Formats: sequence, structure tokens, C-alpha cells
Amino acid sequence: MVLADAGCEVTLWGRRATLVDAINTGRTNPDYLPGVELPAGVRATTDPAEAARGADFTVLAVPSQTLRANLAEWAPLLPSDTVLVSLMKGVELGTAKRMSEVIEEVAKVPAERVAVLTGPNLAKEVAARQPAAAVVACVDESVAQRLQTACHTAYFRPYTNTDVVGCELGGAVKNVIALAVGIATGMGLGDNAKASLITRGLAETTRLGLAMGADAHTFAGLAGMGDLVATCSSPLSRNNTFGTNLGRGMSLAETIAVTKQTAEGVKSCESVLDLARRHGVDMPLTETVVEIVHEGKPPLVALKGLMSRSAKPERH
Ligand SMILES: NC(=O)C1=CN([C@@H]2O[C@H](COP(=O)(O)OP(=O)(O)OC[C@H]3O[C@@H](n4cnc5c(N)ncnc54)[C@H](O)[C@@H]3O)[C@@H](O)[C@H]2O)C=CC1
Ligand SMILES: O=C(CO)COP(=O)(O)O
Repeated sequence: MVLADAGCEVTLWGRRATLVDAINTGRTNPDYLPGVELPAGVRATTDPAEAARGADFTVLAVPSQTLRANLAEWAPLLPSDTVLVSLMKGVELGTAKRMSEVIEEVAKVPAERVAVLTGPNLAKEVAARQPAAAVVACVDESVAQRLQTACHTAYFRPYTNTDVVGCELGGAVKNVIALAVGIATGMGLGDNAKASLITRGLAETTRLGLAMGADAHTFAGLAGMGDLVATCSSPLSRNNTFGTNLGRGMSLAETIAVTKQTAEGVKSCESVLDLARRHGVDMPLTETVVEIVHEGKPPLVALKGLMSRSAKPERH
């Protein structure tokens, strides 16, 4: 919708023919964005070759853990000069790779042909054309500028950045911190606790980013602080809501059963922790989220553990 509003011709690929038909005939996606009328510049198809044909930009927005398998099928269909754009906020399980790394590897394209769009962009608000800013990142600034032009509208304001590593980490780790903040909400903790989690969450994200060569400024920007604030304070966030349900005492299985859409942090907390260990970085909040979500640690026990960690200067 954003691309079409900015004047681009958009072809969506969808797996289900019924949804594709609903988009083409009813101009709406009833399963995911009911009540939102899609602009005339958006059409849909179930044929990936048709979607890829002649595309200047190929925007990838499947759940992170499914990217590798999907892209392997699509890669042979892509135009040789298309720029692949990742909207995904996750880290691959097993390899601990960022989405742009998976794209480069599977589509066999150089980093200059891969861009990332991230920032505080809760889908429902964007679809309602409520104002939002974002970041488009690519190691090649001219490519980021082309994408910026392609998605700049009266309600959507993208900034460019060349720090792809920092932008991707900001998006992936904020989902893990949103789970932590959600758990705190579910436990009935107050705003001081939530602000402390957000701030210390940003500290550990920045620590990991610096170890991986990212620019510290990125984490104070839209991809870092911006997305963290939006996600950790909004009930529209699936990760935040997922955490709230866990904090209220639901089991993991019950929480998964009531979660209709993708909550990336549930899987990515493990791959982010893997990444942290590979880089020798301490990420106590991420580690605690993994313990609560995947190892059954009661949130109250986890809270006591965090509060009794050894005292240290804020910069560490
Ligand atoms: N929804 C949001 O507010 C935002 C989401 N994102 C990111 O976008 C990415 C996608 O998330 P959403 O679209 O929100 O998730 P979603 O759960 O709303 O939709 C995922 C889509 O992928 C499809 N899908 C699921 N498994 C698939 C598979 N194996 N192969 C192909 N398609 C599959 C689903 O049918 C659905 O159409 C995530 O990485 C998320 O972090 C980024 C910014 C905002
Ligand atoms: O990334 C998002 C907003 O920027 C969406 O967050 P959730 O995936 O938690 O809904």
C-alpha cells in the first residue's frame, strides 16, 4: 500500500488463491487487514514468476524462519538487477544469520543489492495511513535513496542509513525486549520496571551491535530506540502481547494457540542469544527471555535473578 501510494506498480505474491482473489476483486485482505481498502496500484497473484517479473524492488515479508526455503524457490525467477528488500525482524535459528545475510547467500547477490526497511512501523497503523517514520538501509547509499523515493508518501517518511547490521539488529532484538516488557506487564509490574527493561534492553542491543561492527548512533535512531518504544508500548505488537499472556501465567502452548500472527521474538530470542555467545557479549535480558519462554523458568524467579545480578556501572 505504501509503495502504491508512492506511485509504484505493486504485484503481491500470496500462497492462498482465495486471499489473492479477495485482494484483486474486493481490494482488501480480509484475513490480515480487514476494513483496509488497498489502492488500485496493488494487484496480487499466486504465481511467483509473475510477481517477480520486471521488479525493480523485490520486497520480502515472510516469517524470518521461512525465508531461506521460500527464497530458494524464488531466486531463479528474480530479475538480475532487482534490489531485494527485507522487512523481516528476525535472526535465523541454527546459523544466527541476519536476514540480509540469508538473502545474499540464497539469492547469490552482493550486499549492494540488498536493503532493509525497519523502524517503528506497526502494520495496522501504517495501513490506516497514520504518520510514521522509518529507515531504509543499504551498504550502497544510492540504492537506499532509490528505495527511499519509492516508499516516501505523505504519511510515511523513510530516512536512509548505510548501517545494515545495526538496523537489522535493532529490529530483531526489540522483539525479544518486547517479550520481556510484555511479561512484566502481565506480571503487573509498573512503568519503572518497563522503562528499565527498555533502556537496559537497548544497552544490550547496542553492546551486541558494537561487537558486530554496527554504528552506536543507529541504536539511538528509528531502528533502535524508535522501534523499541513503539513495540514495547503498543498492544498492537504481537511480541508484546505474547509476553503479556506469558506473564499472566499462560503456558507457552496456550500462548502460541491464541497468537494468530508471527511473533518473531519467540524464535529469535534463541538465535539472538546464539549470536551474543558467538561474539562473547553478555545479554542478560535476552538470556532471561529464553529461560522463561523455552525453559519454563517462572517469571517471578527470573525477575529475582535479574534484580540480584552483581552491581555495576551503567556503561557496562
Ligand atoms: N506486522 C507488523 O507490524 C510488522 C512486521 N514486520 C516483520 O514482517 C515479517 C512478517 O511479519 P508479518 O507480515 O507481520 O506476519 P504475519 O504473521 O502477519 O504474516 C505472515 C505472512 O506470511 C505467510 N506465511 C507464513 N508462513 C509462511 C511460509 N512458510 N511461507 C510463505 N509464507 C508464509 C502468512 O500466510 C502471512 O501471509 C516479520 O519478520 C515481522 O517482524 C515488520 C514491521 C512491522
Ligand atoms: O515490528 C513491528 C513494529 O515496528 C511489529 O511488532 P510485532 O511484530 O511485535 O507486532
